[in-house]
Amino acid sequence: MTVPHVAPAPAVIPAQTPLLSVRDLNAYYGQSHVLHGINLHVNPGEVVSLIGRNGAGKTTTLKSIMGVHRQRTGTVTFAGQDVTRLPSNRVAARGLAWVPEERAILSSLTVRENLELPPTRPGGWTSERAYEAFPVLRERGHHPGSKLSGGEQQMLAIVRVLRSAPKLLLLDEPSEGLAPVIVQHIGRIIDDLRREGLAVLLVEQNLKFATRLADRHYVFVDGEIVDEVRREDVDTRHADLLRYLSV
Ligand SMILES: Nc1ncnc2c1ncn2[C@@H]1O[C@H](COP(=O)(O)OP(=O)(O)OP(=O)(O)O)[C@@H](O)[C@H]1O
Repeated sequence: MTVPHVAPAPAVIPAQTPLLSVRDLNAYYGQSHVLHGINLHVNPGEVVSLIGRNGAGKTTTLKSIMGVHRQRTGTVTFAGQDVTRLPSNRVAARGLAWVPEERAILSSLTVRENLELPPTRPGGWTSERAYEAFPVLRERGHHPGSKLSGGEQQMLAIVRVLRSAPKLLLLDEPSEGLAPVIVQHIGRIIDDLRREGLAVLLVEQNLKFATRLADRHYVFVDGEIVDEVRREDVDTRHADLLRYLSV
């Protein structure tokens, strides 16, 4: 007897669980209410940008996610766990790494000391990997952080946090004030990191840089997200994006 061929039941594809989820985030500086109900998410391995004019609330959003800015309400969920109430060092220990706009490096220590100070975790970047990615850091190994160019400081700030093998990297205006060739180099490193599965949440005013890298863009205006643009729609929405950023 021949057994009739029965097509296998279609696999149930579960909806992707975001790596980071921010729900109804409101933030304040004293009496000033600066974020108004921010909702956003980042999927595993995704590069997402926050774009908008100066003062729109992008940096405050990153600080609120990290738990550095505490005057806020709402929920931050990371890797399935509510991290809203955790102090920032414990948020970081869960796998979130933040490179602030002011590039937190230790200016009195040398490049090598800056690199070697943060403990490495399994899978985190070694100094050797950092030097391979940014050879100039090897050349500047004995220079104090204060003597580095803006681009070198940005490179150092990024590789320092990669020692902890984060799952999500928060970058605040990594291209700001840097020469185009350095911006391109940093862009290539972010591409490499994405290929290895690292998710990135990027604050940018440089639209060219942001649209080259990011899979999705959230547009901030006056403390609210007013639009979301996917990579495949960037060309048709380009004029809108420029308008959002123009002053
Ligand atoms: N320490 C602070 N005290 C009071 N108000 C602040 C403080 N930091 C930011 N703000 C205000 O909060 C609002 C959001 O600022 P935020 O820095 O988050 O914006 P942004 O989009 O990141 O802009 P930028 O690119 O200029 O950093 C702005 O109105 C800003 O003036």
